[in-house]
Amino acid sequence: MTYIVREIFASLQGEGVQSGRVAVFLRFAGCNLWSGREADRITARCRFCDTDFVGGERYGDAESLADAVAAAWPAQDGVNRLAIVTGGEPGLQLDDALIAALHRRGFAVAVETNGTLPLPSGLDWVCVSPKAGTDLVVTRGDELKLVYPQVGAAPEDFEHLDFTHFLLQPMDGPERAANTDAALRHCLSRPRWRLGLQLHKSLGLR
Ligand SMILES: C[S@@+](CC[C@H](N)C(=O)[O-])C[C@H]1O[C@@H](n2cnc3c(N)ncnc32)[C@H](O)[C@@H]1O
Ligand SMILES: Nc1nc2[nH]cc(C(=O)O)c2c(=O)[nH]1
Ligand code: SF4
Ligand SMILES: [Mg+2]
Repeated sequence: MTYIVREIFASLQGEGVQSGRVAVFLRFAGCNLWSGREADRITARCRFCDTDFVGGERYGDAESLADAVAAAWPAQDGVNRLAIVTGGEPGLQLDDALIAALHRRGFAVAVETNGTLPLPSGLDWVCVSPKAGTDLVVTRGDELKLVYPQVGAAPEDFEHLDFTHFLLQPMDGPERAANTDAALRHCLSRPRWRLGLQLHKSLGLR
C-alpha cells in the first residue's frame, strides 16, 4: 500500500476531550467531500474546511510511514505516545498494516474522520465529525464532534448514536465569535453536549 501524506508534525491535540495531550499528527492527503481546491469549495459537499490537505509525500509501506511518525515524537520519553491520524479524510488511506506498525512503535492510534467511510478495527480513539448532507457509516466511537452550526446537521440528529462524548466545536471563519456564542448557549440548554474550542488556534500552534 502506498500512502500519500500531506504532513507529519508534533503538537498538542487542540480539539475534543483529549485537548492538551501531546501527539504526532499524521495528515493524509485527499478528501472524499472536497477536492481541496478553493475554486471547488462552493460546490463541495463540505465547504467550511480549515485545512490544506492537497498533495504530499509518498510512503511505499506502513513501516516507513510509522518510522516517520516515530521520528517526529518530540520527547526522549516514550511514555504516552499518541498518533492522531487525520487529513483530509483518513478513511481513504488508513489500514490495518499502518495501525499495527504504529502500535509496534508504542503509539496509541487516534483518528479524526468525517465518518462517511468504514474504518479499520484496532483504533484506540475514534472521533467522528459529521457533515450535513452526508451518510454516516461510523455510528459509534469515543467522541462525536459536531462543527456548529451546520444547516441540515442539528445536534439532536446525532444524540441516539453510540458515542461516549458529544461536543460542539464552533465553526471557524468570519462568524467564529457568533458561532462560539451559539454553541455555548446550546450546551447550556442541552448539557449532554460540551463545548470544544480549538486550543491550537488560540495558542498559535499547528
Ligand atoms: C480538517 S478535518 C480532517 C478530518 C476529517 N476529514 C473530518 O472532517 O473529521 C479535522 C477536524 O477539523 C474540523 N473542522 C474543519 N473545518 C473547521 C472549521 N472551519 N471550524 C471548526 N472545525 C473545523 C473537522 O470537522 C474535523 O473535526
Ligand atoms: N493542534 C491540532 N489539533 C488538531 N486536532 C485535530 C486536528 C485536525 O486537523 O484534524 C488538529 C490540528 O490540525 N492541530
Ligand atoms: S471532510 Fe474534513 S478534510 Fe474533508 S473538507 Fe470536510 S473538514 Fe476538510
Ligand atoms: Mg486542523
